[in-house]
Amino acid sequence: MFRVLVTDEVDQEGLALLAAEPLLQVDEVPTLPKDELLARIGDYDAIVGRSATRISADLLKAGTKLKVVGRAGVGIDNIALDVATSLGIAVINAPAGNTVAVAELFFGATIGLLRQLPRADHVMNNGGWDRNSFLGRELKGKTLGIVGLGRIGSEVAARAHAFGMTVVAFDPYIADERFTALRVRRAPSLDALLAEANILTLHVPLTDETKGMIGKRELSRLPNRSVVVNMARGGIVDEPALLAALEADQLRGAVLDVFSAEPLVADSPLRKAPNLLLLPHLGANTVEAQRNVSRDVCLAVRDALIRNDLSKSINVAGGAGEWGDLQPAMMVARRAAAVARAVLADQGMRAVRRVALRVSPDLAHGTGAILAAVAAGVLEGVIETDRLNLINARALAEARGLELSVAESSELGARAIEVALSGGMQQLAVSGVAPEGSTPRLTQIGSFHIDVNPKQTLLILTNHDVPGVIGRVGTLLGEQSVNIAEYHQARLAQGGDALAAVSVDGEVSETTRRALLELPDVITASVVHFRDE
Ligand SMILES: NC(=O)C1=CN([C@@H]2O[C@H](COP(=O)(O)OP(=O)(O)OC[C@H]3O[C@@H](n4cnc5c(N)ncnc54)[C@H](O)[C@@H]3O)[C@@H](O)[C@H]2O)C=CC1
Ligand SMILES: O=C(O)C(=O)COP(=O)(O)O
Repeated sequence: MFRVLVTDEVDQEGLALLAAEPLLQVDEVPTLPKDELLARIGDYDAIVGRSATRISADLLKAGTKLKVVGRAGVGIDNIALDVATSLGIAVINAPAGNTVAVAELFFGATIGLLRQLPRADHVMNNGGWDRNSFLGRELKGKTLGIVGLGRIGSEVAARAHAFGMTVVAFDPYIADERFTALRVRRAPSLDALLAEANILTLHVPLTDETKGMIGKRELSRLPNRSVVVNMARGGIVDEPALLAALEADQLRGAVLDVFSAEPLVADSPLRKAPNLLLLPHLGANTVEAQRNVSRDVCLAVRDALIRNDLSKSINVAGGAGEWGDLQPAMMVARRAAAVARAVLADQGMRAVRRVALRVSPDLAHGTGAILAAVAAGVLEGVIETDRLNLINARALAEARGLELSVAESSELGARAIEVALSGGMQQLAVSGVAPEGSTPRLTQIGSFHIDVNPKQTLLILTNHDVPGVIGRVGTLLGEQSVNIAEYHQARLAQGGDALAAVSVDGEVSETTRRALLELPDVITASVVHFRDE
């Protein structure tokens, strides 16, 4: 049974999907004060919320059972993502469901500002009838400058064409082809965009790069009497600088839907600023958007908890495609890494420095997830953490100074992986395959070709290629009540060294391993217990 805490008014449709699962118990609470949340979080396996709840480092650390943080929306700037990753907690958002809601609000609010609709309504509510004070401006023929041509920026651009606007955008992370497809002119720099934007709108996440991106200097570069719209995040537009530009009548007006501190304090000077349309973070507040994001995040949280499907987790990088399809490759990669680490350790090389993963092109879509599995395989049984998982494995490995790399290689056969571990002068590569519809296998350890299904426990022996070794090993394991599932013997040349990969049921004790080493002609014996069974 997993317990899920839901806060911040998440739409009921998604919550009903969680509640319908017998394995999930859902508790819904209003947005809680920090102390109260801290006191309760320890009981929960997952928390689902929106922007109002700060998922701080303290909260994540207090959530000793936490496995998943769900965000019913896009922005994750309220979540301490690095801390979640290092603790192995999946962070899942709902990136696409509220795009249209924000794009539509942009036009609603901008036209509202340009035609002074809130003020006209206010006059009407007070019994007045004033047509002369409300001479507005049109969108047609104006230049719209979009910062951030992602999901929302693109939807804004598409609609802006219908209004007859010239659309220019600045987004250094988007390819030229996308600009062309959207019929948007690319601004080479933010300054170039600012120089011509009659209406400037921001659709970027809050990051170190975007914080304070529009300040006094940038506002002064806009054409005189432009409009600034921030529906992205508070702090991207510097609030005191915006206030000063409005008061100086340098800007025609501005729309703010987001603030550096939310809720906006009652006595904020922004509330009295001229020509400023203020909204209480309404971008995603439509019935449709809330239903979409709630469904999306709840399904992903459910699958993460119940099926260990982490494909929607922001902090499992690169797991695109079907998670189920990648699972066998991840399993074989993790076990190949565990085998390589154990064999190298028994050869006296414990300090692995480099981990190089190669995958066949048909697995290239899953390199991030497969690399995470490899990192987990290298670390399991070596580091003391009951929270080692696919989310934190890469970060934990890198924190120990391991260099991880991944490459696609067409030299490998279908659905094949190779994990090479090295340190000092030693290196060992272990390969495997995860064929569609049949059992994943390990196919090579160093130069030895094998063919074994790595299940429960794998025993890897090296021995002199002389008669009788297999019999002696079999007898010894039988005496110790260890049942052999598969025994694969490989050799490079007759009479040289040989390697045996023995898949056994249950555990092989250290006493048994030592007894194997005592047998004539056995050179090394490594035991790998797969911990992800
Ligand atoms: N007011 C509201 O209720 C809502 C606000 N948002 C905000 O809108 C933001 C954007 O949402 P989406 O379009 O869905 O995200 P997205 O990830 O699809 O698009 C963001 C774009 O910003 C670009 N970008 C990042 N750093 C940049 C920089 N320094 N300069 C120029 N471009 C940069 C990226 O390349 C990307 O194309 C979210 O991060 C969130 O903060 C989102 C939904 C609702
Ligand atoms: O999705 C986003 O990033 C938003 O800003 C929407 O926030 P909300 O869920 O309405 O608190």
